[in-house]
Amino acid sequence: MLEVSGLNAWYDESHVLHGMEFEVREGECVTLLGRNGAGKSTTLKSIMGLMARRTGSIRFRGAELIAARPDRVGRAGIGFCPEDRGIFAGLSVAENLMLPPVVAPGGMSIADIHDLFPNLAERAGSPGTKLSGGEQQMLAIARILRTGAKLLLLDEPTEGLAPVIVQQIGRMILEIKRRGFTVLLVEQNFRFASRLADRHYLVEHGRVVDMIPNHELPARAEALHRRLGI
Ligand SMILES: Nc1ncnc2c1ncn2[C@@H]1O[C@H](COP(=O)(O)OP(=O)(O)OP(=O)(O)O)[C@@H](O)[C@H]1O
Repeated sequence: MLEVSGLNAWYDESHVLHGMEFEVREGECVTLLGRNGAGKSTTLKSIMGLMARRTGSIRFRGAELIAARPDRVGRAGIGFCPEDRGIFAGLSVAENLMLPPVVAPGGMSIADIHDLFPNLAERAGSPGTKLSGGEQQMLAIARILRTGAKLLLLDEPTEGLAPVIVQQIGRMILEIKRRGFTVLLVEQNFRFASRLADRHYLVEHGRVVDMIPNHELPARAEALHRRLGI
């Protein structure tokens, strides 16, 4: 579904991605694991067309997106949930939900979304900023399920959240996957990632250095912990 190869990206003169290579197949949940600053968020931003300078290839369902602007990437069917969650403070939960344009048929209805995220139904009239961190994260994910995007890029959805909320988010991501969405997840929470993902790519210094199928994770956990510095 998504094939990234030879991906390089720069912030001005600073070269941060050095030939990223990985793929995500339809229906999979795949993680990018790595230390702070390894280049995981920059990889998602590059896919979304948000890095001004990038080279290489990003193919999505056969179409080349390396030079595509964010609106075209969105219309191709890729939804992005950034690390800061991007909830609009002045808008209610319901308004935030309706904000991203529908890009393709097959997105979830508001009724389905409320079914999956009951908290959001209860808080439909509340302003975005009155939500807890966990509710904001759920809203940020819910918002892209409506659009018809089929590949979801989630940047550290568990960051700063209490363990019980992390578990809830995990159950939701599994349900989303069960409903046919494909997920590319950036995570530092190794244990969380292992409950959801089919495969993991280890990112170091702007490149993929290893691919670990989830079933091999227990045997390799110790070495991975060392490499991730956790
Ligand atoms: N806006 C920016 N301008 C300049 N350099 C940046 C910017 N954002 C990130 N960087 C640098 O790019 C490199 C990769 O950062 P990136 O955010 O992609 O890492 P990451 O693996 O997602 O880690 P983190 O979990 O800290 O976000 C780091 O060296 C970082 O300092």
